[in-house]
Order: sequence, then structure tokens, then C-alpha cells
Amino acid sequence: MTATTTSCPKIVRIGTRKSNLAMVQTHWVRDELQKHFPDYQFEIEAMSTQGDKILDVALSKIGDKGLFTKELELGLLNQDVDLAVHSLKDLPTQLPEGLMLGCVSTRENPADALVLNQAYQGYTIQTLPEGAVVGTSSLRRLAQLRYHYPSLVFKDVRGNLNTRLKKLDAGEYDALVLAVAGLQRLGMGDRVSQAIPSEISLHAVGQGALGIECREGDTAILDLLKAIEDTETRDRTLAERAFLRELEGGCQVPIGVNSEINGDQLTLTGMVASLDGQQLLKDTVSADRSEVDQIGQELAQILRGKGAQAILDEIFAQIDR
Ligand SMILES: NCc1[nH]cc(CCC(=O)O)c1CC(=O)O
Repeated sequence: MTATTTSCPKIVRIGTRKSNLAMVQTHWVRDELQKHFPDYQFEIEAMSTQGDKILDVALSKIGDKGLFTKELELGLLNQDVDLAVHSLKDLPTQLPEGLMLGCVSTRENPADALVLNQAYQGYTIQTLPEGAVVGTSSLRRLAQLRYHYPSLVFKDVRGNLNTRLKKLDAGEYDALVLAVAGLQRLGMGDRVSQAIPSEISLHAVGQGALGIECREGDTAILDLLKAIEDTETRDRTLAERAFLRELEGGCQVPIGVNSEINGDQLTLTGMVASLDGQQLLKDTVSADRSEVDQIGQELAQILRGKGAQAILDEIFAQIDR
């Protein structure tokens, strides 16, 4: 018998959705981990989630709590996978018992993107003509754009990114509003006609960042995840998530944010808007970046003081949560 020289590789199983975007993101995570830990073997386990199966119903009508994450979380709890890669935007602010947000990795441009039909090239969100048909499935985008541009016509759009772009190119819409990050990650950054300024559209909590979920206290996995953590993105998105959690909103309510870090200061701007575009409440809180939860909670309290709860209660009454 000859002694073997290679030790058995440690296997880490990574759970993901099957969508193109999810697969691109997960391959990135896998490649990064592999670079840092050449002795490990990383395997990808792709699963369908509820949100991938229900494609014909407006997201805002289904409610969104865990729509894109539940199956992956079950995989973690059942020990079928060791970590799950999510678009942080789709990860609920309250995680199931026994699971935690293990790390947040680098963020792409978190802004919303204006994508135009050929006949509308050259326009911006500010110059689109009255009556132009803008497709979005997000109540947050809808409420803010209605507030600023009441003469545009808004129409729901569903399906994966390619389906949506096909509908746009076929003339069903004159423009779409999508996340810059998703288009960039899929190599379609050239379809972004405009990154919509944050004065017009505050992005979704966590937009453009990846959140990696794992079992609570799984120190072996948490040690690996430290290698791909981006601490600035982590602090910004933790403050954003604290804000959303305090308002008890999911990704399908008209709540938007913007965050930045300058030195030790973290600045968080947040807004809550009514669906008809009549009301839009907005404010900003700055504090030391170590105070992520307090920043998010304080901003939520300020907006509550201005009347945010009444706006949200009316919306919650319409959405099946
Ligand atoms: N809710 C769907 C979703 N989840 C993540 C992204 C894009 C990438 C990201 O925001 O990280 C999208 C599509 C979109 O909003 O256009």
C-alpha cells in the first residue's frame, strides 16, 4: 500500500437559484472562494424557488416574503447546502431561526436603470414625453416615478430579464426601469441608457449587493466568508436593512434608500411613498458607521413621525402578506 499524498478536499456546497443572474453571481462567489481556499472543493447546487415558478402574477400581489429564498433556506437547515447566495435585495430582513447573514460582498452600482426602446433612444427619465409607457414591477419605482412624472404611463412587467427586454424591444413598452446591477452582471450594461439619479429614485434596500446566508454559528463557513466580505458594503446594507426591518417592509413596498460612507460617517437617506405618487416622505440620518442598527431605526422613527405608517398601513392592507 502506498500512502496517498493528496489529502481529501473539504467540500463546501453552495445553494443558488437557477436564474441566469443568480448563476452568474454564484459562480463569482465560487471562483472568489476557490481563489482564497485552493484546498477546498466548492460545489454549486441550483434550486428553483417559488418566485421562479410564479411568473404570470404581479409580484406586488403575491407579497414577497422569502419568495426567492425559502427553498434555499430549507436547503441550509437540512444541511443539503452550506451557504446560499442571494441578491441581498431579495433576502428578507428577518431570517429564519438558525440562519444568519454570513457576509455581504462587493456592491455594483445600486441605482435603478432606464432602459429604452429603440424609438426612444436619447431620452432620459426627465425628458420622456407625456404618455410614454414605462414598465416596472416594483412598487418602489412606480411610486417615486409617479410622484416626479405623473404624466408618464406605468405598466406592470414580469418575467426574467430577457423576457422583459424582448417585450420592450417589441414595443409593448417605451422604457423599462430595472436595476443597473443586474444588467451589468449579465453583460448587458450597454442597455442602460441612464442610471437614474438618487434624487429621483432611491434604490431598494440591498440593491446591487450579494448576501450570503449560512447556518448560525457555523464558524468553519463564517471563516471562509470573511475572505469575500466587503466591510463598507456590509455596513451600508446593514443600516439599510435595519431601516426596512423597523418599518416592517419587504422589497415589494415603496421604501427606498441611499447610503454612503465618508471616513467613519455613514449617511443613510430613506423614503416612503404612496402608490398613487401623491405623498413622498424622505429624510437623512448620519452617524458613526459602527451604529448601523441605530441609524436605520432612527431614520424609520423620523419617517414614522412624518406619517410613514399611515402610508404603509394602506399598502399592507392591499398586499397579501
Ligand atoms: N427582485 C428581482 C431582482 N433581484 C435582484 C435584481 C437585480 C440585481 C440587484 O439588485 O442586486 C433584480 C432585478 C431588478 O430589480 O431589476
